[in-house]
Amino acid sequence: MTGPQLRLEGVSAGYGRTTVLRDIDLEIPAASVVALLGSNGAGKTTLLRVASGLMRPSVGHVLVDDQDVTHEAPSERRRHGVCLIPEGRGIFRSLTVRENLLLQIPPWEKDTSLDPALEMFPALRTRLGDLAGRLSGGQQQMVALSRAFFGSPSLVLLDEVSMGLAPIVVDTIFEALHVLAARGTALLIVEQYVSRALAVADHVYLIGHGSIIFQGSSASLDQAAVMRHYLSHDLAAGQPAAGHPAVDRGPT
Ligand SMILES: Nc1ncnc2c1ncn2[C@@H]1O[C@H](COP(=O)(O)OP(=O)(O)OP(=O)(O)O)[C@@H](O)[C@H]1O
Repeated sequence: MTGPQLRLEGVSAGYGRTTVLRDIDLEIPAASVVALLGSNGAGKTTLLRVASGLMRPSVGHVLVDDQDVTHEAPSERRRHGVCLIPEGRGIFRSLTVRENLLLQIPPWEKDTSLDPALEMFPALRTRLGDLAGRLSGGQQQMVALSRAFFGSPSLVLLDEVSMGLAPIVVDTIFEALHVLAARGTALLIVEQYVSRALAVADHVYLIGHGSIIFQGSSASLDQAAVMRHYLSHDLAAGQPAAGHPAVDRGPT
């Protein structure tokens, strides 16, 4: 049996003297979709930074496909199949769409065809010569997401990829996530649209004040209870709010 695609073991991390993540244990089984939910400032982006190699944990280990990659840079983790789609799109606005897409193809990839991205996002075909900064927000996000369609990553980390987009564009973005999931790509999704995230996810982790406070299968999760947790101080305190037995208690 294949081991988890990603495992965080006892991870703590922060900025300077400020600890943001505390003793995080998280696992993404191969070919599964995991949603990481939590209120603003809970530590979701920081967790994705640690998983992608942009930040080193102060304590704990990061394993990708059972290999310890804690001290590996993002480019080395990409070789292990880890692909980060960062918050804020991370594209080069002053380069053309074609140049952006070419830069997303990993250096070891022999095939430099743009087709894997253009088949998913045909709207980009007529914009290849345009500066990325001139695209609509939705098309810029398509350029950003294209990275996940080059080099066959085994794990894609997605930070708020639907942020600020019109609902029809959000549909296209989620369609792309469904395509990746159907191919067996493991996904870790940080997403403001809780119901959309739960619709694609197999498993959910809730993070509050830098700690995992609940985890469970998305099928067993009561969305209303999740929203109550978002809004409730119980989330911060790590105490389950009354009357939501459908939310599983985490293992910690
Ligand atoms: N570069 C940084 N330097 C210092 N503190 C930071 C930095 N980035 C984030 N923080 C702090 O770390 C904490 C967690 O931030 P993080 O961005 O990981 O949370 P988040 O759950 O992704 O929030 P949001 O949903 O608002 O993006 C916050 O208190 C934030 O202010």
